[in-house]
Amino acid sequence: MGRSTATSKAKERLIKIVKKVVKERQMATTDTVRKTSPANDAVDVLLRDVSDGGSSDTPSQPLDFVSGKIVEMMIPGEETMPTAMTLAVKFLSDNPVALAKLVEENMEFKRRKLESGEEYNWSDYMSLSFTHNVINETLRMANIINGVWRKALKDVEIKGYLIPKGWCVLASFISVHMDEDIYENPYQFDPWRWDRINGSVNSNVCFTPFGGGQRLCPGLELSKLEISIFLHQLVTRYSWRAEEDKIVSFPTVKMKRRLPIRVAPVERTSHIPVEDH
Ligand code: HEM
Repeated sequence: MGRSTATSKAKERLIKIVKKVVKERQMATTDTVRKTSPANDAVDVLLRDVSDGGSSDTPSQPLDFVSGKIVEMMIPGEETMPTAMTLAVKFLSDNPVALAKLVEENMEFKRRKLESGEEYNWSDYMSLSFTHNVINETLRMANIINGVWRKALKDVEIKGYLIPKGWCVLASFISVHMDEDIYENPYQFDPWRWDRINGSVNSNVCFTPFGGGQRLCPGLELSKLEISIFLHQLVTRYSWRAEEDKIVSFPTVKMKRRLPIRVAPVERTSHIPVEDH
């Protein structure tokens, strides 16, 4: 069986499973309850939208519409997210000073939350500046999507270069993320660089792990939030030891041995000292 046939069969099976879940959810609640109670997840939001009707693109087959949207959200995140998390663990395992700083920031934050009894919220997440630096640096070095192809539908001239109609162009993110004219010591995992850069890098052009323009990844914020939740739980509750492994960057980025790690729960009670950087 060809790879594309196997892939489309797998997708069909996935759609079937998702449809069943969406249908059960649809049957479990009435439209009125759905409209008045808070949405718990994307399925709730989509079901509420289709039951609201009204808009010009209201689908004639709501179940297919909602299931299709859920599958579209599952597939692009299915490989990218585990890869981003694995590489974050790899870079942190190799950089104990960065790891210690990350632990300190997250432990301090957890302690404050436990003391106040408040729940975690968006502004807490936004305040974790070193965690954001770690995520940016991971995405810069990981180059999970190393570039995107575009086809010229007509002759296009950019900065004096002609791209003839029908030609394809590779916008190579990895070339930009590893350009030493933009990033000093680009092969070094240095989360602190994002404090130094502080707006001096044009992030629309020089930092594009999620692409840009009309096709900008809609999972951008969700991805960063998921990575930060993963890192928060990992570093505040566990310690780990990673085995030797190698990053393979072609054709897609992955760890040769899937980065085996040994994880142990920890009871962290005090600050971990962080060296000056
Ligand atoms: C670290 C994780 C991720 C990375 C690095 C990433 C990267 C990208 C990039 C570079 C593109 C643009 C492709 C292009 O221009 O041709 C893209 C598109 C897309 N991404 Fe992500 N993505 C990530 C996670 C996710 C997640 C979690 C979701 C869904 C929840 C998602 C949904 C999508 C969708 C639907 C598109 C297509 C958008 C369109 O064509 O208009 N991505 N992603």
